[in-house]
Amino acid sequence: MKMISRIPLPKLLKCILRQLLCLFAIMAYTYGVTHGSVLKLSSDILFQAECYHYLFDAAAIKLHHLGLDWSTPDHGPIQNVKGFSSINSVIKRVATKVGTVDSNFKLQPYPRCIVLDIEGTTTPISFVTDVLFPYARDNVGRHLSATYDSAETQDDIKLLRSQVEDDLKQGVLGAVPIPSEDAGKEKVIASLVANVEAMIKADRKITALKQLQGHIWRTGFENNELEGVVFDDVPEALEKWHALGIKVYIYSSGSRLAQRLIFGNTNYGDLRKYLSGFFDTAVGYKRETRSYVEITESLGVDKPSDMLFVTDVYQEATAAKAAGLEVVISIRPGNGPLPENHGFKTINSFLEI
Ligand SMILES: CSCCC(=O)C(=O)COP(=O)(O)O
Repeated sequence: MKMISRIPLPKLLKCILRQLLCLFAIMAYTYGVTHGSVLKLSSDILFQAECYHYLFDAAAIKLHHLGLDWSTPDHGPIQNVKGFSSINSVIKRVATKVGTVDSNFKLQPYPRCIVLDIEGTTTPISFVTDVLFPYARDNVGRHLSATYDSAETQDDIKLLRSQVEDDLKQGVLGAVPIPSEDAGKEKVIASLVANVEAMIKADRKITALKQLQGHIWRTGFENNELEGVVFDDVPEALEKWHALGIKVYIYSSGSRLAQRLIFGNTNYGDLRKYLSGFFDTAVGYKRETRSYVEITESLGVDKPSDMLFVTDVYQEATAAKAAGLEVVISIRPGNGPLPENHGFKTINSFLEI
């Protein structure tokens, strides 16, 4: 309202008229009105309008609620859409052209796709450190004993052994030797528990730990002992982006299994329908530029700058920026401090994107 009150009346009326025309154009496309003049009029309006985003968002979300979802149902690569080969392609082109209006009333286009970090971005850090990590720490021994002979747990143990061997060579604090199988299951488990506890305490983002944690948390979610937590603005933003045809991906140090468990069982229900994919440390560590190159190549984006990465961690932001991604830093209650003059745009809510 504050922003609207600063806009001169003629400009505001012109803007509202454009928004109404835009809404008409979207409805015309969605309901399949293909008459040439309507098509021409609609596309002209759609490509010239500068301030229609509020109605556009509302219309897209409304249509989505009505089951008229015009966003792409496929998971194909994110590309620059050229030409008017179909109504859907026109709409997709329009969707990726519109954006939000910033405080100077300038149009900021929406990104073509968005990659989200979890801890400190979609989800409070306290949920990870005060709920998930203690659950893993308290249940690691029980989990290993109960599942010791399964192929999954044997694979987890193999990864942990290899990680601990490296840690011992490098003198990592808390690493203790894991005896061979001959020493017996109990001794092996006791040393694994000691290593895992030290890894959790140090908040290490290593695949060996994250894979095991995902398997332990799965039991917690299955038994309703755990429920995923997201900030209040997250479901609304995900729904909006989905309705606009913007694909959203998760990139977290937590395993893909853990990511699916959290977003499949949140305080707002199952949010996975808004997510097009999950990336974990299998593509590389989050502070390494190569990981973001890997993600853009996996998704087949034309330009890395078509992708927006949202994180709370400065080192992740700089790594993604070096790969050419657009980056914003998420400021959430409980997040750590950022370096002064970090130079990144910051947001307090996804609704600012
Ligand atoms: C899959 S969520 C579990 C959180 C987790 O284990 C973690 O280390 C958080 O890492 P992020 O990269 O999301 O900050």
